[in-house]
Amino acid sequence: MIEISSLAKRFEVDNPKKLSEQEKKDPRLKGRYFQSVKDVSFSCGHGEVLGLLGPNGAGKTTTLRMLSTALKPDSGTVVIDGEDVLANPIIARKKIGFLSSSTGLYGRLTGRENIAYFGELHGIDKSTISARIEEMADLLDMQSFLDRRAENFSSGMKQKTAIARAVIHEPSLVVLDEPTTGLDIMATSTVMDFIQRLKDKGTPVIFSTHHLDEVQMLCDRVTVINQGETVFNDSLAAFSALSGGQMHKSFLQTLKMDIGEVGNVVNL
Ligand SMILES: Nc1ncnc2c1ncn2[C@@H]1O[C@H](COP(=O)(O)OP(=O)(O)OP(=O)(O)O)[C@@H](O)[C@H]1O
Repeated sequence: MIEISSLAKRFEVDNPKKLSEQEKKDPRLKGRYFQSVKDVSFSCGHGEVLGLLGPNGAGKTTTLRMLSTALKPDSGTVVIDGEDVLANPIIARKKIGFLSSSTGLYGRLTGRENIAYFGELHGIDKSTISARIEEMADLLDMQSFLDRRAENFSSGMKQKTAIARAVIHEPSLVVLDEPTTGLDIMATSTVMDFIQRLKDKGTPVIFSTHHLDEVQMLCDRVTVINQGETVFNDSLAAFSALSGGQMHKSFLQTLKMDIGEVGNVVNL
């Protein structure tokens, strides 16, 4: 169980000229600071999958980085199984498996070595690491490239390796930042099946996405962030019911947008 309350994070803007046109107009820009996350709250319980939605730049990655301890919030709380993540980041890190948007694999190591290295960092013994890698390689369809160097991996191979690496320590919470971005249909389906398996085992999973079909397929809960604030946080059924089952309309409704205003905010 993870509970996130009133998270906030602002960044100092080193060079305002480097901001995008959209960011320059964003009300979150206040003088020398950009308030990426203003007020985000949600929770995800045993065996639940939560889909984190929001337009580009809404604050999803910043939120996920905070709850996985990669980034320190300015305020707010993150509690996992009763443990305060901010007060005990080392204990929390053992409980969380985090896939960031950049896979950051070691190119000179093979897929297997990349995963095993993380297992060793977590203090897991070699035979357990080997057994877990075999299991995940089967589940994620990695056997054909597991022993090749990562430097020439395709996006899908990289992502699968990064996912296996993120869960090698069998975390009690899994956080995935856009796990299917850039993947083909087969790889996407494999990753979706993998998330379903985590859910079946009771592991809460939080993942950000722009793909509403993935949300419909897997999620129990939906949280929408817009301009750094939670604008929707409820069950998938409640989200779907916002507009009679049309997911993209529900999404736009949470953003208070019409279909005509839709730009690149969502893949329909
Ligand atoms: N280290 C940083 N310094 C300054 N601004 C930042 C930093 N990290 C994020 N931001 C800004 O905060 C805002 C939110 O970014 P974030 O990456 O969390 O959005 P997102 O919802 O994940 O977007 P996307 O869907 O495009 O991945 C953006 O305007 C981004 O440029």
